[in-house]
Amino acid sequence: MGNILRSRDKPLLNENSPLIGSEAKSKLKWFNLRNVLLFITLLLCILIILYGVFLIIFNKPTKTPTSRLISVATINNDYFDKCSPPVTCDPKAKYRTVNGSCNNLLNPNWGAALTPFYRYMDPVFSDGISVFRVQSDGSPLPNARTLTLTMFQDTLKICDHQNNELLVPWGQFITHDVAFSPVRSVNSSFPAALDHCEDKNPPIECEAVIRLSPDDPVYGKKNLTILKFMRLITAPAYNCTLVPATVLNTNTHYIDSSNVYGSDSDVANELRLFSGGQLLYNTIGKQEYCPQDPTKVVKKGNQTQVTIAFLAGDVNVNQNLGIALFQNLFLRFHNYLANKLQAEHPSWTDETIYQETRRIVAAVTQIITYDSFLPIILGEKYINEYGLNDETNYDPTLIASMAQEMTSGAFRLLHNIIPAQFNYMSENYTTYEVEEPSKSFLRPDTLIGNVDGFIRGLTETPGREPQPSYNNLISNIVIELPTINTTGFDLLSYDIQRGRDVGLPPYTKIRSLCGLPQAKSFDDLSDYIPSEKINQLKQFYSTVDDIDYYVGILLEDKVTGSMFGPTGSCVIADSFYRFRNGDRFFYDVKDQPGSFTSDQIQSLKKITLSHIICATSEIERIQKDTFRLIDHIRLMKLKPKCETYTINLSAW
Ligand code: HEM
Ligand SMILES: [Ca+2]
Repeated sequence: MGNILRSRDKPLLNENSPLIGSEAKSKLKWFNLRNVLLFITLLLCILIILYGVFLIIFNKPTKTPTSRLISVATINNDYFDKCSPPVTCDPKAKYRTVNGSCNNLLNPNWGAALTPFYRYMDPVFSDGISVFRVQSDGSPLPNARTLTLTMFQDTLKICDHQNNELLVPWGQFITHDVAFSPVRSVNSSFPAALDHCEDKNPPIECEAVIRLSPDDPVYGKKNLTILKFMRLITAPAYNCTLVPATVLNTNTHYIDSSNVYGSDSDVANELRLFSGGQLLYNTIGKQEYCPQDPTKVVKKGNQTQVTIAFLAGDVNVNQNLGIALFQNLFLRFHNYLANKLQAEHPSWTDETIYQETRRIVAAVTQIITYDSFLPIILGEKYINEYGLNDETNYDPTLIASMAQEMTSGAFRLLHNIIPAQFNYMSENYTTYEVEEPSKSFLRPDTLIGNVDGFIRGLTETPGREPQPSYNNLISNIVIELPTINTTGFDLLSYDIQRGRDVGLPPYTKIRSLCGLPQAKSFDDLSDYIPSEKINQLKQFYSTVDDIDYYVGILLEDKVTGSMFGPTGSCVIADSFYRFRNGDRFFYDVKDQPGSFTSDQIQSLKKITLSHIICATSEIERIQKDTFRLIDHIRLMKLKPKCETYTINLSAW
């Protein structure tokens, strides 16, 4: 009763009233505070409910990434406004076009082959058109080879104890799906002879060669004065005048297995058998391989001399043994699936089987990349922050194109895990042959008859720990073959020089874009770059804003769980965000003419790289986590038999 009276009386009192003692005053204060708190809580609840209703109605994603990149570029639109060919799309089409057009129905050329790379930032050229950037004090950028030799020496030689060598060919396989930027070959094909660049008045194509010092530890002994670096082909080669210099991607930008099928119709047709939905293949010793390039079959008298040179959807198929292996495995995988579909659907035409298989192959490639590969290279933080393993939320305003900062910068960081040797292993896991990648560059001959041995070698050998250096061979030799007249080159120097060729903005600009504090002095880089490296940078660059993007990201300490520092990770994560959410044909996009049924998606999600390896080779066992290093001696039980990896297409 008393309580009721008091509470009724309370509004008449205020805390200054002399009638109220100090205890009562503090009670009153508490009461007012409680009311305010109650009111705020109520308001918050209402806001949360309203937000929930808003999310349900507008189906917005619940995760908002914090460091998503934003493009500030303008030149890519120039291409689409001025040069892109007119296309008519069939919005009901179930399958992707060969060249990637008509994926985005509002902007049909987005992501198509022969369109420019996306830009997070405007390119930087000293003349605003194409001449290499210079430093703030007007001096040229430091020599790329000198940087390699001084700052990026292979000293650590540490093995990655968690992952095997398979990450390298898979990374390169994905790269060759989403990008190819050909160089301007002047006198011959790659590796071009640019010897005339050593003449007194060298022509324009020599502008970007990398000068060598006479005391270069490798090339000095060979009396070489230049590395034959060539600039990339730009838009005018395709009758499109664009300023500043703009590079076109000759492959489709989407993860659509264009490296298997081709990025233009002529190539795609050349690669088809036009029977049973199969791809053309070459049988050698009862095994299927990619078709042989006929120009590499030479007749000498009665004898036919064959240099193995495969044909595939991407022209770099023969570059090294790892990529050649994956191109062959995927050719076999296509034909394996096509056979299975034909057996289950005898009435299906060649075209239906081909297209349906092509659709499955692309979907499985995406699944392996997002479910198995990206978590290893990017780690949980970036996967979660960019929602890379969330369901796809197709956004037609998002351009899925490969970014210039990614292809000529961040994604090359994985060149630092290229191994110095490839091992071939027999059934009992003993190494029967060792191959240096540089000795088989452009010559995948030893793959023939050795596919199983090579797979065992790749799965059983520890990878190289990511670090600020490349293995000694890849940063000095890369290619060493007596049959090809070459003196080798340094991939790391090329990667630095390529960034300049395409006018990548300097490191600090992209670092800020990735959400790191603005670096006003060299010492501000100490959050991610070790002090001894900062001291070296001070000797090479006139200001902190002159540092090359590639030099900066290769030096950055790794973010926990990621193989890269923050300024590399964020460009890679954002690129894979756009490859997924900007692709109308991505495997789990719903309500599109090309969407899979949920039963089909369930079957697809079960297919791992181990399933593909088992379906396409004769190996006996393999681990479920294909990229993880599982030692056969202690952990054989973690390598189930291939019979257990079944592929079920009953949902088709
Ligand atoms: C044995 C393995 C590899 C070799 C020998 C190799 C070699 C090369 C070479 C010679 C280039 C052209 C360099 C230039 O002139 O600019 C290149 C480009 C490139 N590489 Fe690698 N690479 C390998 C593996 C990888 C891996 C594992 C990745 C990433 C996961 C990768 C990503 C890239 C990218 C993004 C480009 C630029 C593509 C373009 O725009 O055309 N590479 N690589
Ligand atoms: Ca592609």
